[in-house]
Amino acid sequence: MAKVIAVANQKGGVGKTATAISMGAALVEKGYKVLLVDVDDSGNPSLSKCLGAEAPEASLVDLMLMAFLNRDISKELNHVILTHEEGMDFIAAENKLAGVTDMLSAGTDDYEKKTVLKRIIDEVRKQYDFIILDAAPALNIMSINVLTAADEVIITTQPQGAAEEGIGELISSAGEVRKHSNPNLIVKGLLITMLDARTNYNKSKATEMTDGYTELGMKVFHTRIPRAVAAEECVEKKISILKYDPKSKVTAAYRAFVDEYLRYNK
Ligand SMILES: Nc1ncnc2c1ncn2[C@@H]1O[C@H](COP(=O)(O)OP(=O)(O)OP(=O)(O)O)[C@@H](O)[C@H]1O
Repeated sequence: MAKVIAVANQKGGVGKTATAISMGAALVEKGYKVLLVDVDDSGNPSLSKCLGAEAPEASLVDLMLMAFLNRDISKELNHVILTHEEGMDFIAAENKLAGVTDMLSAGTDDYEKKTVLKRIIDEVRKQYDFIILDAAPALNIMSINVLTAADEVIITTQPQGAAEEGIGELISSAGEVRKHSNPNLIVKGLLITMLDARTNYNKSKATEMTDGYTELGMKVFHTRIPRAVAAEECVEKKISILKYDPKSKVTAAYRAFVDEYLRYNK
């Protein structure tokens, strides 16, 4: 039965997609069965693009519409679940996902509209060890669906003040979701990404964030993901950084992060 992980932060450009893909690829290397789901409704489904599914024949949009209408999605899943060359399965999104968010917002049954994604995830849960949801940098009914479908959240952040604002917002959204639609949701921990160890500001901000959030009782992963150009280049190649540059320090960091995550999960 899969563990469902949301990778989230209510600020954009903080390494959510890079983390979802790299974590997925590193788990596959270890022999786990992984499903990635692009739940980015901001008009930029970057996980889908990074995995080479710019114009999928069928996508999360179709599944969400069917689930919203309480239709049987079991047959549609076969068309929608794609397999990447590195072995992880994924469900792509499209720009049209924003329309689904509008439709959900207009829904009248509060619990029903928050649990549409959960109904989809529950249908595929048995087939995977890990399901990773890549959320949009937003607080709306779609992000509530993400937090409702998840067992746990990993918050990614750059060591910068702006990214930090999104952490507080996400923690308070998780609290709301626990009250109303997912009492078991856990904030698993904070992962510092795109750390530029050459700048003193970045280094001291990373230390400050680690100390501050640890003091508040939150797990801050010891592994920090460094900034490197290879992590940007792999996007064009439609493969993960692990495959694009196996010797990159970012690859080593994501593998170490997955080891740390799995140890912490025991
Ligand atoms: N470790 C890294 N080093 C250098 N660049 C990185 C690294 N991780 C991600 N990037 C780049 O930073 C940008 C933002 O990363 P990413 O798309 O993963 O963030 P995001 O939080 O998912 O963004 P959004 O909220 O807009 O979906 C991308 O161009 C990505 O290629």
